[in-house]
Amino acid sequence: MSATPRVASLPKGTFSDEAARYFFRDRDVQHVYHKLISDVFRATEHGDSDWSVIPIENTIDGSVSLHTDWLVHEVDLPIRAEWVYPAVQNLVGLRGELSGESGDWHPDNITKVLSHPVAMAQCYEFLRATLPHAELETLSSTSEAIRTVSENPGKGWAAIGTRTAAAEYGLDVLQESVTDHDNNYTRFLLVGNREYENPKATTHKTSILITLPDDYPGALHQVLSAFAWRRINLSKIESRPTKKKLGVYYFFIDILMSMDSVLLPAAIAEIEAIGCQVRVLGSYPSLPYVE
Ligand SMILES: O=C(O)C(=O)C[C@]1(C(=O)O)C=C[C@@H](O)C=C1
Repeated sequence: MSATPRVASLPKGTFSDEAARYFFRDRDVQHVYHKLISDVFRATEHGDSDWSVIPIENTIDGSVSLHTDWLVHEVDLPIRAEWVYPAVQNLVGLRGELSGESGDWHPDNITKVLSHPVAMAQCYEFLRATLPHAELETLSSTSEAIRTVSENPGKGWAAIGTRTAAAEYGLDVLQESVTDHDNNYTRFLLVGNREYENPKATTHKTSILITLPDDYPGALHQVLSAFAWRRINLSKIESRPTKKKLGVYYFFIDILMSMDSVLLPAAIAEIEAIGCQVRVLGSYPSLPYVE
């Protein structure tokens, strides 16, 4: 009998944990938690887990560059699936401690707000308008922030994070949905050496990394035209430093097509023929959001 597959993510009650549960809904997997995202990556790189769940992009804060760089420079793990999740951030704390006589929490009673830096960035307007006097502290995840608040009663601390973590650590949701924009979506990747299939997927994507040849005028233009004349749709193109030399970049490109199609391998062959290096980071299903 084969062992239960393992999936690594940030701790219980984080958005990453919620995404991991979505990827493996109705499936028998063991969820393994790590405090740091670097350990989430390493768990699968070292073979202790079969997959890792990584937040890669957010509608408000943009790409999580650190995580993109890890995928490219630190580990060699194929992308197996993606899921875009409407993350709802909540202000969480002990209502009793933060309330006045009316029984409602009062902003003046909150001295400090803790959260993950990306979650904090999604709520800056709310924090500036409602809690301008509160100190802000960033931690390794939203659930770590909620746990820290639960372990420090009486100090006027609150956190930003999930409803699940608030329940897990016995805190109250003081205010629901404190994100500055309604369309706060986070894109999560499932990466790992083990195959993953999901019949619910509606679209397939391929992510590639392109390094342009030195001193080749118009190289990026030629790369883009290899996709354009085949009418291949791109959903993202981003340049990141190669970390080797100042001013030298690679291009991270997401394509709305599977590598199984005839067109995409032909476009990649054409791009390689002009001297570009192409690394396929994964060809994978994109899962729809279903409650
Ligand atoms: O701390 C968490 O809950 C995470 O899963 C991390 C993370 C991120 O790194 O982007 C994921 C999504 C949220 O929007 C904020 C934080």
